[in-house]
Amino acid sequence: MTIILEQIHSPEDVKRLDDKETEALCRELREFLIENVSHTGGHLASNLGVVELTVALHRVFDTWRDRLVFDVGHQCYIHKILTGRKDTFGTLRSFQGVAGFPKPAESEHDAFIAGHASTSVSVALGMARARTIRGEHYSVVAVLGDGALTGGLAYEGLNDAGESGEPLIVVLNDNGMSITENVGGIASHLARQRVKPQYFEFKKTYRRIMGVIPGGKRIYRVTHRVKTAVKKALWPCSMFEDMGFTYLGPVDGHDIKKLTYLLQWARQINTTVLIHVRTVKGKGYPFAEEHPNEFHGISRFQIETGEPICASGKSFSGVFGETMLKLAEKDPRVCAVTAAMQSGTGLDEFSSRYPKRFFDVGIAEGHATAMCAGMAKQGLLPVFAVYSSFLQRAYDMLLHDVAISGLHVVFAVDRAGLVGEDGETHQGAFDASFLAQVPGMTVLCPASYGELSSMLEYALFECSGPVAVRYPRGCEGNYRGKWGRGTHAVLRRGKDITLAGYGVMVNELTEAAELLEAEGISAEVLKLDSIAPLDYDAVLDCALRTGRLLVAEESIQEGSVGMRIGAEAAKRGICLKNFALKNLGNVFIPHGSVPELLAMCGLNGKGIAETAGEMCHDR
Ligand SMILES: Cc1ncc(C[n+]2csc(CCOP(=O)(O)OP(=O)(O)O)c2C)c(N)n1
Ligand SMILES: CC(=O)[C@@H](O)[C@H](O)COP(=O)(O)O
Ligand SMILES: [Mg+2]
Repeated sequence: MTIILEQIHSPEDVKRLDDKETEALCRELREFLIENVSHTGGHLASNLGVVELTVALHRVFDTWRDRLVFDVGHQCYIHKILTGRKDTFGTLRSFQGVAGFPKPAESEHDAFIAGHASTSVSVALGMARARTIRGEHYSVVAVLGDGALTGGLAYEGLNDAGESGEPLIVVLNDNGMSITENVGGIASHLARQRVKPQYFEFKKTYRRIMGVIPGGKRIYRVTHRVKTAVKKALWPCSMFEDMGFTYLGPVDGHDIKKLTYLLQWARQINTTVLIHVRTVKGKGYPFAEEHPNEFHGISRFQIETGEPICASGKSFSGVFGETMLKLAEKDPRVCAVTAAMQSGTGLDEFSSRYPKRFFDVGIAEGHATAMCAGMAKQGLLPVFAVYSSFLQRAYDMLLHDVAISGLHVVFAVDRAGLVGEDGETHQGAFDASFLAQVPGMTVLCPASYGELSSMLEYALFECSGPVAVRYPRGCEGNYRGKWGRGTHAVLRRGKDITLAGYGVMVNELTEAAELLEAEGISAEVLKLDSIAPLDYDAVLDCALRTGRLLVAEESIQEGSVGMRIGAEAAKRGICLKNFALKNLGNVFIPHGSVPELLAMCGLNGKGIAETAGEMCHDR
């Protein structure tokens, strides 16, 4: 029964509720969330944890005007439900449905796009500065998790914000969890933050008095420093205070009254405030509370049992994890590194079997890459397992710390190509371009599980310098071949056109070739195993044999393999009868299932066959 929620059409309706009704709303929101996400899949545990926090934020702030900046953004579901997207929430993460992350194009209440961690404080500070310079009046609030606080970028923002004097509120949602348990010294620091109750009471009274007496707010600002000094002497201090923030907390993030009170106060005092909120990830759904990792990002599940509706089978990530176990057994120098993505990258078993050779460094891809450089320099064999889109964070370290020195670091680039429902921020659309540009880099593209295993072994033991082995989210397709150790393989002979691609795209190419055959067109399928270095001789030989070349790839167009082949052909003065690039274009690809997105881009078997058919009309 969602009696109160049914009456909520905008945040104004939330503001009208008294404390009791608001608590009831929170219960109903949890019910609504669990019901919906059980059908759509999504980031359940994080959202269950921020129900009261989000409701309190909407009690205090007006998000059409005030700017509420979510970090990562995976915890924005309650915000979406309260800001006019309740009735379409059943389309969450589906093609053309409600996005799983904040999206200003979707609603004026979404202040900023997010998807990658640790950006919120910087973005919020930028907004606060814009507001001040333009003489405008609104609040700016950043909501970031303790996991996001392991990312270096968060500190760059905090360091600047703390000293800035800009009125800005940072809400730190501390649940002790990243996707898996949070790591590092900061997590320990947060756990130690226990303000003595007497101090909390003293602070409350002090604030109340200052709010009542004439000129109290001004006096508050003047005496704040004295009070802080006294407090420092008497009570343990958080690093945030040292950085210049007014620190409030820790406060129970499920106590809606206390939260509302603190947020109201933080809004009034017009300074740089950090509110430390403690929450329980998965709150209110026992399965999620017990297994926050499994319910962080979940596919469709049964509410009564918490079991996924479709059991997840074998995947490229799983095969990567299994192969790593074998390789680590073979050579004690092999180490696995993750930036807070232990489970997603398939390293759970490795972490328990080889705890001394497993490193979860937090959401710190730049650090992970530079650390791998150090490990490699001193004789280890580090493998950094990282999602393609998160590796974007570490590009400079890849160039500066790994590549210039030619260090042998292996990048297991998971989620390469389209990932689907997470949308623009998560599509692995860029790595094929940006990795190939790195001097001395080898980039291998397995198209099957078997190829992933052998390419990984080859990358570790037979390559030198930086090597990336890139593979997609999910499972292999019909192609189950083994890697012949070459740079390429012709999967199917043909005489009218060459269809070239790499990774699981070869499945679409093969399907296209079959469709073309039915039309009387003979298509050759060329699988590229290495896209850096790229065997131009082999590709152009094939293309010259058929006279026509179509290159299909789940990659941004600029810097794509197709463009590189085109440039090489031009350089060599090779003129083909017809040449086409099929890729993601130079745009950001939204959320939706991978098959839907492939179809949208003309990159499925049917789309490729259509283009190829047109190319062959003159034959
Ligand atoms: C740069 C980057 N690396 C990795 C991720 C994957 N990721 C998404 S959420 C998350 C954990 C975030 O933890 P926290 O901020 O504490 O939020 P919680 O889920 O606990 O609410 C991670 C590692 C990401 N979004 N961005
Ligand atoms: C926001 C977030 O949590 C991301 O890490 C993403 O949702 C990962 O999804 P998969 O691991 O299912 O690809
Ligand atoms: Mg957390």
